[in-house]
Amino acid sequence: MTSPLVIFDLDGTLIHTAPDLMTSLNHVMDLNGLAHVSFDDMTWLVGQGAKVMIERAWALHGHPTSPEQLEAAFDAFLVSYAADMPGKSLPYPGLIDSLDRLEAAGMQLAVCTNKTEALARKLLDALELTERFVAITGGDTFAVRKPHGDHILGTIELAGGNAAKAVMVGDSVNDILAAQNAGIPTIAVPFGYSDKPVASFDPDIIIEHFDELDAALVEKLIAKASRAA
Ligand SMILES: O=C(O)COP(=O)(O)O
Ligand SMILES: [Mg+2]
Repeated sequence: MTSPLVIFDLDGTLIHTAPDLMTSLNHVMDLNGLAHVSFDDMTWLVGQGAKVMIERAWALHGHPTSPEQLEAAFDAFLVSYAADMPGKSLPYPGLIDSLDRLEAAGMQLAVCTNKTEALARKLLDALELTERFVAITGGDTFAVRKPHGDHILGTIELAGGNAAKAVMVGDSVNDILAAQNAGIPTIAVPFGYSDKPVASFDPDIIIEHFDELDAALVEKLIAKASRAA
């Protein structure tokens, strides 16, 4: 029988990465003579991958980007961000215990992020977390990415899972929409980088802390979804 699969978003869900993302983004802003972004700005900037983050940061300061400028800025960002991993980035409180509980209950774990797959793997390697996940997919792994449901369905397939026994945990509208598009239950975390309250995305449940995430909750959401199907 297929094990239940718990799929996690990365930035703002598994790992608090915004300080490092912001440092590298502001380095790129410096290179281009633009004002820095603030931590509050990051709640709107993060979630669609680094290229969109840069594009939005420039737009915030009234500077449209040409495709060439964007490519150059993206390259500079990648060099800076990859150079200092894991930097200040840390798993959210209670995460590791929660992963231990889920694994002990026979559940499998996966990552579905809009970060590039290479950056996601590098960060998870630096935090010694890679081995926990049966699949790690990024914003460039497939032809589409979150909020497209196929990013989630492709992750489930790579993990050898079954969409009827999978749940998604995320902090942004993309995560919840992607899971809704894929037809799987959603767990939202309010401690990540969303500029809108996570309740407005209509997740199946909101957890304030990873202490609340255990096999019983995952089983309950899967059972509820199967009754609704
Ligand atoms: O880095 C981003 O913009 C998105 O990353 P996430 O999908 O892991 O939140
Ligand atoms: Mg996120």
